[in-house]
Amino acid sequence: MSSPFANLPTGIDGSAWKRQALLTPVEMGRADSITIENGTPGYTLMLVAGEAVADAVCDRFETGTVAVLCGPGNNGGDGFVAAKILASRGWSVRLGLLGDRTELKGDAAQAAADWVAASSEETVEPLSPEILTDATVVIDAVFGAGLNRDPEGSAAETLSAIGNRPVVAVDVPSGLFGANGACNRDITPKAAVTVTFFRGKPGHKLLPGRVLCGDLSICDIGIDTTALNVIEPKLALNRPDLWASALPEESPFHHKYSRGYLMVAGGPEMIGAACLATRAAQRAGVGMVTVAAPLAQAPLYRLALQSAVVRGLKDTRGFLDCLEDARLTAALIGPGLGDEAAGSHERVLGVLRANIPAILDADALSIFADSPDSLFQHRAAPMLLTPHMGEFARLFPDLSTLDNKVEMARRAAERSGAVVLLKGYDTVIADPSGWAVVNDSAPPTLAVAGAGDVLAGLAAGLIAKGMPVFAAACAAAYLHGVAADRAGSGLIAEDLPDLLPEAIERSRIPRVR
Ligand SMILES: NC(=O)C1=CN([C@@H]2O[C@H](COP(=O)(O)OP(=O)(O)OC[C@H]3O[C@@H](n4cnc5c(N)ncnc54)[C@H](OP(=O)(O)O)[C@@H]3O)[C@@H](O)[C@H]2O)[C@H](O)CC1
Ligand SMILES: [K+]
Repeated sequence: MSSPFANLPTGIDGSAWKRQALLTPVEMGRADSITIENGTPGYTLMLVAGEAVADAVCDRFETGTVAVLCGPGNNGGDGFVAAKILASRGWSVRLGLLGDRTELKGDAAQAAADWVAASSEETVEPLSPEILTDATVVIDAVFGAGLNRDPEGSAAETLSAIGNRPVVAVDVPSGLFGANGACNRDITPKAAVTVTFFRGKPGHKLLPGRVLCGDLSICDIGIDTTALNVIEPKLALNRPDLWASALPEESPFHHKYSRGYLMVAGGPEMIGAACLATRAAQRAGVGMVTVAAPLAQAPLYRLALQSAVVRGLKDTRGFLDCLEDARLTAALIGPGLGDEAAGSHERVLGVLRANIPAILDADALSIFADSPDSLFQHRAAPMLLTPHMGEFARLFPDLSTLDNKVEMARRAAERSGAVVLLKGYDTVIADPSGWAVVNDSAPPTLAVAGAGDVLAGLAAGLIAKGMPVFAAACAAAYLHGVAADRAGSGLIAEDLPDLLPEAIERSRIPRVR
């Protein structure tokens, strides 16, 4: 058997992957069980978890009245522990339980018994909106990793009555499915802070769940990290420590071609798209970009891009000849290609046959809506596809209806043999063997025309400089977000390329957020 994480994509650091892993509720359950088998009692974990929740309340809010909403499983158990600690710290506590206390089991039953024993009167009320009266803070411990259907009845009624009261959610806001971030937004509360344990879950980072979690606080409760070697989680949060060691280094012995030589296909109409992509690749540090442009538009490209070589090409034959330059290290096609232009299919297939890494974006994907397999069959070298959800649905209509964005990207990568970067506020990048990351660095202002062209150009630039494709795609998504954050409000895509060098340099020192 190979050692754990030995099959990670090239350029991805195994220790960082373990730090940044996102665990599904099932995987988290396994980590729990392994820790318990190794000698830590489950109740010890619950006591530490409940204390972390109580600390989160005390750190953020003035002492007051807390409503603790408890469910029938161990999430509720954490709530009982937190309630007891907060009462001992001077908080006035009201606790509501979904179901009957006598039906609680295991650690949750123990936590409830400890809470009752420490209280002088009957302090377990039925869960109802009444519990919320006078609350200055709400602890949501109704459902966590064990949620298996949408909340109904008094749970749904109480959760939706929380309104604008500040919420500290235990593990996840109740109603949010940890595996995929799905939730009924009419019921699931929006937390100020979500306290989770050991590692984050996909649902903390995927939409819509992510926006309901507030600040995510990941607490160490004593889960055995060696459990990760057994579980080998295949999803991680995109952070520089994953790929910083694979960022291309500069060398005094390079010349402009050996610093990366990228060909960018320029289309006849949306000239700005290929220009933005070219600029991003240049700012990623490639030594040379050739823009293969239609003859008529070549002067416009030349005016916009003094430092790129613009080849004015009469026809598709000229384009294919251009690809025969043996010095090329990658090619990008799609931004501004146009879905009507003659020869577009042949050009995309030419790029795929060229035996250099290919980056396909925008129209290069959409024009294969009727024959996606022909796109995948012609791949001669590593390939990166960078669709937004609309383009994805054209190429992978059956996958676009899955209820999990990570699975969509994974299955598309498996089918196409490409690395797939599925864009959005919660961009997912997957490789064909199932490794995937979720990116959370992009601000909402990145939803702007031209930003995708910059992302494709940045990824292409890093790949042209020799960065392995999956690592480069992860780096590009992250750095694109960092640059956008720097640009602030009023961002236009033209702002981004010039902000990339600083973002790249800062990420060379691994930073764990
Ligand atoms: N290492 C850790 O992360 C630790 C986590 N802890 C906490 O434990 C929970 C997970 O506990 P679990 O008991 O597995 O699950 P829940 O408490 O989330 O919920 C399970 C119970 O809820 C019922 N359920 C599920 N969905 C619904 C629903 N929509 N309506 C009503 N009831 C629902 C389910 O009942 P069934 O009818 O399906 O049988 C269960 O009774 C984790 O999130 C952490 O908070 C530990 O405390 C420490 C270690
Ligand atoms: K919860």
